[in-house]
Amino acid sequence: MTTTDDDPTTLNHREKHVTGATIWLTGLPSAGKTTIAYELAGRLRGEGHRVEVLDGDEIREFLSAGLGFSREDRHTNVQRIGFVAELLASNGVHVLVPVIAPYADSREAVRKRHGAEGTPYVEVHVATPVEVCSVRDVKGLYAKQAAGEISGLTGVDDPYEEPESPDLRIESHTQTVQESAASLYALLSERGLA
Ligand SMILES: Nc1ncnc2c1ncn2[C@@H]1O[C@H](COP(=O)(O)OS(=O)(=O)O)[C@@H](OP(=O)(O)O)[C@H]1O
Ligand SMILES: Nc1ncnc2c1ncn2[C@@H]1O[C@H](COP(=O)(O)OP(=O)(O)O)[C@@H](O)[C@H]1O
Repeated sequence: MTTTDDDPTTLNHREKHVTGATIWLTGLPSAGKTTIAYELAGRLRGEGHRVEVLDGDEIREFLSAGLGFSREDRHTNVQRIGFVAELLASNGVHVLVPVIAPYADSREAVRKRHGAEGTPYVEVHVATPVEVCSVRDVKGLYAKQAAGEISGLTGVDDPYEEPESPDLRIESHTQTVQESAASLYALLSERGLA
Protein backbone atom coordinates (compact mmCIF):
# COMPACT_ATOMS: atom_id res chain seq x y z
CA MET A 1 0.00 0.00 0.00
CA THR A 2 1.42 3.41 -0.92
CA THR A 3 1.25 6.54 1.18
CA THR A 4 -1.39 7.93 -1.20
CA ASP A 5 -3.69 4.97 -0.45
CA ASP A 6 -3.61 5.85 3.22
CA ASP A 7 -4.76 9.38 2.53
CA PRO A 8 -8.44 9.48 3.59
CA THR A 9 -9.26 12.10 0.96
CA THR A 10 -7.96 9.88 -1.81
CA LEU A 11 -9.83 6.85 -0.46
CA ASN A 12 -13.03 8.82 -0.26
CA HIS A 13 -12.57 10.06 -3.81
CA ARG A 14 -11.94 6.54 -5.09
CA GLU A 15 -14.98 5.08 -3.29
CA LYS A 16 -17.22 7.58 -5.03
CA HIS A 17 -16.28 5.96 -8.29
CA VAL A 18 -16.88 2.38 -7.23
CA THR A 19 -20.27 2.66 -5.47
CA GLY A 20 -22.91 2.81 -8.17
CA ALA A 21 -26.67 2.77 -7.70
CA THR A 22 -29.90 2.79 -9.64
CA ILE A 23 -32.23 5.63 -8.76
CA TRP A 24 -35.63 5.08 -10.35
CA LEU A 25 -37.97 8.07 -10.55
CA THR A 26 -41.52 6.84 -11.08
CA GLY A 27 -44.56 9.06 -11.57
CA LEU A 28 -47.10 10.40 -14.04
CA PRO A 29 -46.25 12.16 -17.31
CA SER A 30 -45.13 15.75 -16.51
CA ALA A 31 -44.63 14.87 -12.83
CA GLY A 32 -41.03 16.13 -12.97
CA LYS A 33 -39.07 12.88 -13.25
CA THR A 34 -36.80 13.98 -16.11
CA THR A 35 -36.20 17.47 -14.76
CA ILE A 36 -35.19 16.19 -11.32
CA ALA A 37 -33.02 13.45 -12.85
CA TYR A 38 -30.97 15.93 -14.93
CA GLU A 39 -30.69 18.39 -12.05
CA LEU A 40 -29.32 15.64 -9.80
CA ALA A 41 -27.10 14.26 -12.60
CA GLY A 42 -25.36 17.63 -12.88
CA ARG A 43 -24.66 17.74 -9.18
CA LEU A 44 -23.39 14.15 -9.00
CA ARG A 45 -21.14 14.63 -12.07
CA GLY A 46 -19.73 17.79 -10.53
CA GLU A 47 -18.63 15.68 -7.57
CA GLY A 48 -16.82 13.15 -9.75
CA HIS A 49 -19.43 10.41 -10.04
CA ARG A 50 -20.04 8.65 -13.31
CA VAL A 51 -23.69 9.19 -14.18
CA GLU A 52 -26.06 7.94 -16.86
CA VAL A 53 -29.65 9.06 -17.34
CA LEU A 54 -31.76 6.35 -18.99
CA ASP A 55 -34.39 8.63 -20.45
CA GLY A 56 -37.70 6.91 -21.28
CA ASP A 57 -38.12 8.58 -24.67
CA GLU A 58 -34.58 7.70 -25.81
CA ILE A 59 -34.94 4.11 -24.62
CA ARG A 60 -38.18 3.75 -26.56
CA GLU A 61 -36.41 4.96 -29.70
CA PHE A 62 -33.64 2.36 -29.47
CA LEU A 63 -33.62 -0.38 -26.81
CA SER A 64 -37.42 -0.64 -26.73
CA ALA A 65 -38.19 0.36 -30.33
CA GLY A 66 -41.48 -1.16 -31.42
CA LEU A 67 -42.99 -1.40 -27.95
CA GLY A 68 -46.27 0.39 -27.23
CA PHE A 69 -48.13 1.24 -24.05
CA SER A 70 -50.05 -1.96 -23.28
CA ARG A 71 -49.52 -3.49 -19.85
CA GLU A 72 -47.31 -6.16 -21.38
CA ASP A 73 -45.17 -3.74 -23.41
CA ARG A 74 -44.72 -1.35 -20.48
CA HIS A 75 -43.64 -4.32 -18.35
CA THR A 76 -41.13 -5.43 -20.99
CA ASN A 77 -39.84 -1.87 -21.32
CA VAL A 78 -39.33 -1.54 -17.58
CA GLN A 79 -37.57 -4.93 -17.31
CA ARG A 80 -35.16 -4.04 -20.13
CA ILE A 81 -34.34 -0.73 -18.53
CA GLY A 82 -33.94 -2.42 -15.15
CA PHE A 83 -31.51 -4.92 -16.66
CA VAL A 84 -29.31 -2.24 -18.25
CA ALA A 85 -29.50 -0.05 -15.15
CA GLU A 86 -28.30 -2.88 -12.93
CA LEU A 87 -25.39 -3.66 -15.27
CA LEU A 88 -24.26 -0.04 -15.21
CA ALA A 89 -24.84 0.44 -11.49
CA SER A 90 -22.90 -2.69 -10.61
CA ASN A 91 -19.99 -1.15 -12.52
CA GLY A 92 -19.91 1.98 -10.44
CA VAL A 93 -22.30 4.20 -12.37
CA HIS A 94 -25.07 6.29 -10.79
CA VAL A 95 -28.00 5.43 -13.05
CA LEU A 96 -30.94 7.80 -13.00
CA VAL A 97 -34.13 6.40 -14.52
CA PRO A 98 -36.97 8.87 -15.14
CA VAL A 99 -39.47 6.30 -16.43
CA ILE A 100 -43.17 6.05 -15.49
CA ALA A 101 -43.13 2.31 -14.60
CA PRO A 102 -46.85 2.30 -13.74
CA TYR A 103 -47.14 -1.28 -12.44
CA ALA A 104 -46.05 -2.30 -8.95
CA ASP A 105 -45.06 -5.83 -9.99
CA SER A 106 -42.75 -4.50 -12.74
CA ARG A 107 -41.05 -2.17 -10.26
CA GLU A 108 -40.77 -4.96 -7.70
CA ALA A 109 -39.05 -7.23 -10.25
CA VAL A 110 -36.46 -4.53 -10.93
CA ARG A 111 -35.86 -4.04 -7.21
CA LYS A 112 -35.44 -7.81 -6.77
CA ARG A 113 -32.92 -8.02 -9.63
CA HIS A 114 -30.83 -5.37 -7.90
CA GLY A 115 -31.23 -7.07 -4.52
CA ALA A 116 -30.09 -10.40 -5.94
CA GLU A 117 -26.91 -8.77 -7.28
CA GLY A 118 -26.33 -6.67 -4.15
CA THR A 119 -26.62 -3.48 -6.20
CA PRO A 120 -28.03 -0.41 -4.42
CA TYR A 121 -31.51 0.54 -5.59
CA VAL A 122 -33.54 3.61 -4.67
CA GLU A 123 -37.17 4.10 -5.65
CA VAL A 124 -38.43 7.67 -5.77
CA HIS A 125 -42.08 8.50 -6.26
CA VAL A 126 -42.41 11.88 -7.92
CA ALA A 127 -45.90 12.30 -6.50
CA THR A 128 -47.28 15.22 -8.45
CA PRO A 129 -51.10 15.11 -8.59
CA VAL A 130 -52.63 14.52 -12.00
CA GLU A 131 -54.39 17.90 -11.76
CA VAL A 132 -50.98 19.62 -11.68
CA CYS A 133 -49.41 17.33 -14.31
CA SER A 134 -52.24 17.99 -16.74
CA VAL A 135 -51.72 21.75 -16.43
CA ARG A 136 -47.95 21.39 -16.94
CA ASP A 137 -48.59 19.03 -19.86
CA VAL A 138 -45.00 19.29 -21.12
CA LYS A 139 -45.64 17.12 -24.19
CA GLY A 140 -49.27 18.03 -24.80
CA LEU A 141 -50.43 14.48 -24.05
CA TYR A 142 -53.14 15.44 -21.55
CA ALA A 143 -54.64 17.86 -24.09
CA LYS A 144 -54.54 15.18 -26.77
CA GLN A 145 -56.26 12.70 -24.48
CA ALA A 146 -58.93 15.26 -23.57
CA ALA A 147 -59.48 15.94 -27.28
CA GLY A 148 -59.91 12.22 -27.93
CA GLU A 149 -56.79 12.06 -30.11
CA ILE A 150 -55.05 9.49 -27.89
CA SER A 151 -56.16 7.02 -25.24
CA GLY A 152 -54.43 4.93 -22.61
CA LEU A 153 -52.68 7.88 -20.97
CA THR A 154 -51.18 6.94 -17.62
CA GLY A 155 -53.09 8.43 -14.71
CA VAL A 156 -56.05 9.46 -16.86
CA ASP A 157 -57.46 6.45 -18.69
CA ASP A 158 -54.66 3.98 -17.97
CA PRO A 159 -53.49 2.69 -14.57
CA TYR A 160 -50.79 4.15 -12.36
CA GLU A 161 -50.23 2.01 -9.27
CA GLU A 162 -48.74 4.35 -6.68
CA PRO A 163 -45.72 2.99 -4.81
CA GLU A 164 -46.81 2.04 -1.28
CA SER A 165 -43.41 2.43 0.34
CA PRO A 166 -40.96 4.24 -1.92
CA ASP A 167 -37.55 5.16 -0.51
CA LEU A 168 -38.54 8.78 -1.06
CA ARG A 169 -41.68 10.66 -2.05
CA ILE A 170 -41.18 14.02 -3.73
CA GLU A 171 -44.03 16.54 -3.73
CA SER A 172 -42.81 18.47 -6.76
CA HIS A 173 -45.84 20.77 -6.79
CA THR A 174 -44.87 22.29 -3.44
CA GLN A 175 -41.18 22.93 -4.10
CA THR A 176 -38.63 24.09 -6.66
CA VAL A 177 -36.67 21.73 -8.92
CA GLN A 178 -33.55 22.46 -6.85
CA GLU A 179 -35.35 21.59 -3.61
CA SER A 180 -36.65 18.33 -5.08
CA ALA A 181 -33.18 17.35 -6.32
CA ALA A 182 -31.66 18.33 -2.97
CA SER A 183 -34.04 16.08 -1.03
CA LEU A 184 -33.00 13.15 -3.23
CA TYR A 185 -29.33 14.06 -2.90
CA ALA A 186 -29.76 14.10 0.90
CA LEU A 187 -31.16 10.57 0.86
CA LEU A 188 -28.28 9.32 -1.31
CA SER A 189 -25.84 10.99 1.03
CA GLU A 190 -27.48 9.37 4.06
CA ARG A 191 -27.07 5.97 2.41
CA GLY A 192 -23.45 6.53 1.50
CA LEU A 193 -24.26 6.80 -2.21
CA ALA A 194 -23.31 10.46 -2.71
N1 LIG B 1 -50.30 6.56 -23.44
C1 LIG B 1 -49.20 7.03 -22.85
N2 LIG B 1 -49.07 6.92 -21.50
C2 LIG B 1 -47.96 7.39 -20.91
N3 LIG B 1 -46.95 8.00 -21.55
C3 LIG B 1 -47.03 8.12 -22.89
C4 LIG B 1 -48.16 7.66 -23.59
N4 LIG B 1 -47.97 7.90 -24.92
C5 LIG B 1 -46.77 8.51 -25.03
N5 LIG B 1 -46.20 8.64 -23.82
C6 LIG B 1 -44.87 9.25 -23.63
O1 LIG B 1 -43.94 8.19 -23.39
C7 LIG B 1 -43.27 8.36 -22.15
C8 LIG B 1 -43.56 7.17 -21.26
O2 LIG B 1 -42.68 6.19 -21.57
P1 LIG B 1 -42.03 5.37 -20.40
O3 LIG B 1 -41.10 4.43 -21.09
O4 LIG B 1 -41.50 6.26 -19.36
O5 LIG B 1 -43.31 4.63 -19.78
S1 LIG B 1 -43.59 3.17 -19.25
O6 LIG B 1 -42.85 2.99 -18.00
O7 LIG B 1 -43.18 2.18 -20.26
O8 LIG B 1 -45.05 3.17 -19.00
C9 LIG B 1 -43.88 9.55 -21.45
O9 LIG B 1 -42.80 10.35 -21.04
P2 LIG B 1 -42.84 11.29 -19.73
O10 LIG B 1 -43.86 12.34 -20.05
O11 LIG B 1 -41.45 11.84 -19.65
O12 LIG B 1 -43.22 10.48 -18.54
C10 LIG B 1 -44.78 10.18 -22.47
O13 LIG B 1 -44.22 11.35 -22.96
N1 LIG C 1 -40.06 20.64 -8.10
C1 LIG C 1 -40.12 20.33 -9.40
N2 LIG C 1 -39.48 19.22 -9.82
C2 LIG C 1 -39.52 18.87 -11.14
N3 LIG C 1 -40.16 19.57 -12.10
C3 LIG C 1 -40.80 20.68 -11.74
C4 LIG C 1 -40.81 21.11 -10.37
N4 LIG C 1 -41.54 22.24 -10.30
C5 LIG C 1 -41.94 22.52 -11.56
N5 LIG C 1 -41.49 21.60 -12.44
C6 LIG C 1 -41.73 21.60 -13.91
O1 LIG C 1 -42.55 20.48 -14.26
C7 LIG C 1 -42.20 20.00 -15.57
C8 LIG C 1 -41.87 18.52 -15.45
O2 LIG C 1 -41.57 17.98 -16.74
P1 LIG C 1 -40.72 16.67 -16.93
O3 LIG C 1 -39.53 16.69 -16.02
O4 LIG C 1 -40.48 16.48 -18.38
O5 LIG C 1 -41.73 15.55 -16.37
P2 LIG C 1 -41.72 13.96 -16.61
O6 LIG C 1 -40.32 13.55 -16.96
O7 LIG C 1 -42.16 13.40 -15.29
O8 LIG C 1 -42.68 13.70 -17.71
C9 LIG C 1 -41.02 20.84 -16.07
O9 LIG C 1 -41.51 21.85 -16.89
C10 LIG C 1 -40.46 21.43 -14.75
O10 LIG C 1 -39.81 22.66 -14.94
